Amino acid sequence: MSDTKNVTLPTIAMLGAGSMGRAILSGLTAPGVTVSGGIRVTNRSKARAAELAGIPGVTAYATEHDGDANRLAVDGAELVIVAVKPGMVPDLLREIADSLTPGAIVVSVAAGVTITTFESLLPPSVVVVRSMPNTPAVVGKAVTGISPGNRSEPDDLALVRALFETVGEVVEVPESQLDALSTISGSGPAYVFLLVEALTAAAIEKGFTPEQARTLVNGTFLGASELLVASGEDPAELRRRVTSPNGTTERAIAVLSEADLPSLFTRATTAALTRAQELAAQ
Ligand SMILES: NC(=O)C1=CN([C@@H]2O[C@H](COP(=O)(O)OP(=O)(O)OC[C@H]3O[C@@H](n4cnc5c(N)ncnc54)[C@H](OP(=O)(O)O)[C@@H]3O)[C@@H](O)[C@H]2O)C=CC1
Ligand SMILES: O=C(O)[C@@H]1CCC=N1
Repeated sequence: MSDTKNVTLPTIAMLGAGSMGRAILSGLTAPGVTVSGGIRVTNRSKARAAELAGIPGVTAYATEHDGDANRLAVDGAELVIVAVKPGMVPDLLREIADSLTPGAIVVSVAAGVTITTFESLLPPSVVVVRSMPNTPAVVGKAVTGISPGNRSEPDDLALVRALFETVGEVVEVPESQLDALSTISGSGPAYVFLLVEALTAAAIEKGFTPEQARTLVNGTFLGASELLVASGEDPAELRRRVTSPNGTTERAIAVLSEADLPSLFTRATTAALTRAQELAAQ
């Protein structure tokens, strides 16, 4: 979890409790966080709702059990987090529009879906803020981008910042940069896990047991990340210190450089950006 600090948030409705919704929920239910009025969470399946109902301070609703679940959850909520799949957002907004409390802040985490789409489907009495968190929220280490909507005041944005600070760091950007931010930090954990998978496979190929490989690789990623952050040094300089002239690392880096990683990551993030634009057009 992030460093415990006391924060009080108003009544929250979280619509959608999948990977991202539950990651945010872990911050909202952490020590030091008080949600006055409680947290209402909705999900499609009854099984997931039953699991969530066991969390202190959480009231869970299943849409497959109660067709009014989302409307009930948002009624009286001051912060409404929309955490369903992007393609489901328009129908969900139409469903809840008349049940929202005037002055409520609707916070989107949906990739691609624009503030204009939200504002066009919701009454003018509510405020929209768009965000892009990431799954390290589960351990209080998220990086979340937030962008103000056309009707949001500085106090609204400050409240959304406080919401996401329960799960990590927050960066404010204009909406025009939020899809780009998503290709870096929203999707970024997946890139890191892909590298972990590949290095683990190489360790097993070298004869280590899966458990040993996990210890070696996970420890190396954690140690290198902490060194990077704690030292504040340039990653290229830290890499240089590992790479003894004419040593073993130099040979490995020469092979990895054949892949032209900067160009590969530019292409990968551009592909993600294109997909965000497709989601916006849905
Ligand atoms: N995963 C990530 O790393 C990130 C995701 N996001 C965004 O978060 C959103 C959710 O993604 P993610 O959590 O990965 O997706 P999931 O599929 O894991 O979660 C979506 C959840 O919505 C529930 N759901 C479906 N229909 C409804 C409904 N009508 N009302 C309420 N809940 C419903 C689903 O229930 P059930 O499972 O029972 O069908 C499911 O739990 C997306 O918009 C995505 O772009 C943003 C940043 C990062
Ligand atoms: O893959 C996705 O669409 C979401 C948004 C960023 C991370 N996961």
